[in-house]
Amino acid sequence: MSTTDTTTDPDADGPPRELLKATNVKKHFPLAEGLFDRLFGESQVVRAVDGVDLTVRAGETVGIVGESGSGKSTLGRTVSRLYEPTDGSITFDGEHIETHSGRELRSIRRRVQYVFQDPMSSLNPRKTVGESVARPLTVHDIADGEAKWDRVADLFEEVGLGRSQLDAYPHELSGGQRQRVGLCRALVTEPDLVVFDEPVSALDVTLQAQILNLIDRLQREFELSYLLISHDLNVVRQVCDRVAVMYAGEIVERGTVADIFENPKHPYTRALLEAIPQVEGGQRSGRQSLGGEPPSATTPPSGCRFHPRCPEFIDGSCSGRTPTLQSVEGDTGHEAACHWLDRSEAERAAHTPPSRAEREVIQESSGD
Ligand SMILES: Nc1ncnc2c1ncn2[C@@H]1O[C@H](COP(=O)(O)OP(=O)(O)OP(=O)(O)O)[C@@H](O)[C@H]1O
Repeated sequence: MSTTDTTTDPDADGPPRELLKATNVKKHFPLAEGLFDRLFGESQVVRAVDGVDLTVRAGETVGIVGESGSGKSTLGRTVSRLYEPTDGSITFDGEHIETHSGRELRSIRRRVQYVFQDPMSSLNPRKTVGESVARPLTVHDIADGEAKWDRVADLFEEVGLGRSQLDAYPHELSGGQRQRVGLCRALVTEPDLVVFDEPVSALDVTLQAQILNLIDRLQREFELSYLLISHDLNVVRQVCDRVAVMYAGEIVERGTVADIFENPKHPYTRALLEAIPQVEGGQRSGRQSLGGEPPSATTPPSGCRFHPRCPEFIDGSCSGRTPTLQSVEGDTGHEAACHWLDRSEAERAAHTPPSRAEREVIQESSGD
């Protein structure tokens, strides 16, 4: 889904404009308090997103990858303002939206749409899919009566559904058809940005390809920008221009698809790539899991949050290939991704490196 076309950008000589820009965004969830917390006044939080910078430019597709629980969905929901951020700044088309509420927030919701993994969760089972797709047109006061239904019917045809399916109920449609309805519902308000949360993970490989091709065509046709959340690196490689790799609420590496897939710098990115299942004859081989467990989102490790599982972290330091963080913004940039190396000796000593036995398990599972 590459786009080098800058003709829609007012500053056609420069890079496409920044549509969405998140800076140091955090989303922490309070943990249910137990008796101890109530008595001693200590409350813990889940640091689902913990200081993330992210930019999506007009016309591009940015992917967010990472294991389950790394914070991808929470990040997507926070930057699209389904969630209120705990901290940080979010601008959309130059306007600060991090504290928007009421009418201002509704206006942003019209321009930023979220497509859920399971379209059933966003479709009312008691309403026809046509009614569900038409609803945002009423909510946002965009169209009514015949004009509303014409618009919905046109969109159904655009995504390969028949007009006859307007009257179907969600349970009467296949998974692929429901995902197409989900796309219609997202596109009906003519958004600028669509956030896809695992858009094809519930579909088989053939259907995945059809939906991804459709998403690609719609992007060009409607001049859309996409943020695509997926644990599936095959999907991300296929459709994204740039990729951010998330681990334990942070982005550990980012770059173009070529940077990430051909020259990954961070050991976590390398481990993720080694765990990609291969597709042969339309069938996927089983996914290998990374060694070790993701850390607690309540008390994440200090320094590089990956270091307790990192095959390159041995005896308090990285074993050679020092990773660098690649900047999305194109300054080839160079903050050390392994923040652990920036820590003082005392801080490192306070943290127990993985035992020899743990290292062997990690190395075995990463194929080193
Ligand atoms: N509403 C919530 N309340 C408390 N904790 C939450 C909430 N939503 C998410 N979390 C926690 O935040 C962390 C990140 O979750 P999130 O769903 O964003 O990760 P993810 O990478 O999208 O994972 P998955 O692919 O499994 O959806 C997890 O530890 C999760 O349990």
